[in-house]
This record gives sequence, C-alpha cells and structure tokens, in this order.
Amino acid sequence: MTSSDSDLAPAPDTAPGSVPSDPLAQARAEIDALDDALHDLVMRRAAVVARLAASRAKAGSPSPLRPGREAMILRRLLARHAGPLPPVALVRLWRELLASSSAQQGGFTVAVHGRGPERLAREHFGSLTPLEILPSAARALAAVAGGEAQVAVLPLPEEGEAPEAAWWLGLDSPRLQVIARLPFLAAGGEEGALAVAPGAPDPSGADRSLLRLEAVGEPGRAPLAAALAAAGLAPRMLQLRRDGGVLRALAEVDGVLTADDPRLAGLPVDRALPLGFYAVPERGDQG
Ligand SMILES: O=C(O)C(=O)C[C@]1(C(=O)O)C=C[C@@H](O)C=C1
Repeated sequence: MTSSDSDLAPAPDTAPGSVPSDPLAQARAEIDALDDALHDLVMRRAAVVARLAASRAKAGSPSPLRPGREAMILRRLLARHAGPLPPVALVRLWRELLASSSAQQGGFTVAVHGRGPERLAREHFGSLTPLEILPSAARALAAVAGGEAQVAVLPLPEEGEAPEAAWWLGLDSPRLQVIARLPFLAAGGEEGALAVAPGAPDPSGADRSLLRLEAVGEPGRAPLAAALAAAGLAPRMLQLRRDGGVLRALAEVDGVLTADDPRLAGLPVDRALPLGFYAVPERGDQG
C-alpha cells in the first residue's frame, strides 16, 4: 500500500459496520449517524413545505410569512426542550429553517432601518435572506408598500423620539401592520425591533396589539390610561406625544385587537386605530 492509499483508506476503527473502540471515533460515528438522520428529516420538512407552496393553500396572500404559526412552533419546541443545547441555539437553528422555508415559497427580502434592527433581522430571518438597508423607516415602509420587500424591520418606538423617527405615526394600517416583535426569545433589557408587513398577522394564541390614539382635547396620561383600562384595554405600555394641539399615543395591550373591536368605540379620543399585533416573546434569561 502506498502512503497516499493509506491516507484515503478508512482507519480500522471506522470501517463501515464495525464499532469503533476509540472514544473519539465512536462519538464521531454516532454524530455522523445523527447528522444523516437530521439531514433526512430536514429534507423531508422542505419537501412538505414545497408541497404546501404548490398546493396554493396560501394563494392570494402577499407574503408566505406566518409569524403566529412560527411563534407556535418555537413555543412548542422550547416547552419540550431539555439537555445541554442552550434554548437560544435551538431558536437560532429553527429561525434558519423557518426563513429558508419562507424563501422556498417565493422571493423574500427584508427592508431594514437601524443598526439594532439590522442585527435582529439577520438573526430572525436567517443568514441567507437578502436585507435591504435603508436610511429611514419611511423608506423601509415604502419598500414594503411597493412590493420590493416583504417585511420591514424597524426600531421599537420610544417616547420622546424625533417626529421622523416615530414611524408608527404614519403607519398605513390596515394596509401595513405590525406582525412580529424581535427577538422572539428575549433575555429582557436588550434592544428590540418590530416587523411590519402587508395585511393582518396570524394570531399565535398569546399576542399583544399596538393601538394608535389621536385626540385633539389633549387628555393626560393618567386619564387616558384609566379610560383604556375601563374599556378592557389596560395598557402594558403607553407612549404619548404632543404635536401642535394634537395628542398622539401608542398603547400596547394584551390580545388581538382589530378595527371592529367594540371596546374602541367608547374611548375618549378622536381616532383609535389598531396597528397590528405580535406573539408575546418568550423569556430566554436562562439561555
Ligand atoms: O405553515 C405555513 O404556512 C408554512 O409556510 C410553513 C412554515 C414552516 O416552515 O413551518 C414556513 C413559513 C411560515 O412563516 C410558517 C411556517
């Protein structure tokens, strides 16, 4: 046997069918078998997605993305998760799978504004999804409205931000709506972002809605919060801004809120417009 033959020949330990005696070779043989099994399942999963895409079951919808369904999948897996793989790594793996699954159902581009949103969009929509980085939230929303991108990822609104940063003031809901909050697995205290897409999001079973309020009479924060609570819409978050004589508020409330919700009718405001909803993020402190 030449030296090049011996380089190519399998080590005696790893000959097919034999049980390797060396612990490293044994673990690697086990990993190879598991990789084959995982790969088979990943290919089977992609074939089911291809069948779904071909079935026209989602025909007519502007985007293949179903963020509520994705949240349900991740919650279910996190609930059964055990062992040394950190939950954050589990979520990363599935985010790649889910993103490629959306891409399989049609071109999928994400318009992004902001550095934090750019990082979160990359993590959420996977390493292969094209990101279009835009200089303003308005440009990112225009890219989605014009069909150049399927989703916009934008900074979380902050009270006191400059009017041009407050993209939610001009969000053309129900045409464009907030559909997801990033990251889905949140450690708490870190930066967040919101995803906006055409049409209504799909509920995940545990969701929170955003509501834009406008009032000329300038009610204060406490009376507005009390009125929302009395209507059954106790705000988890309430941001206020006064532009000229008009008060505009952004409230985050539990559940799915739509424009025909009767609770909106009695509010002491001139306009109450739901801006969409998103799956309540999972806590990932231990991950
Ligand atoms: O359930 C669907 O509608 C799918 O398109 C499948 C799938 C998945 O891979 O599980 C892919 C993309 C959607 O955002 C949600 C789920």
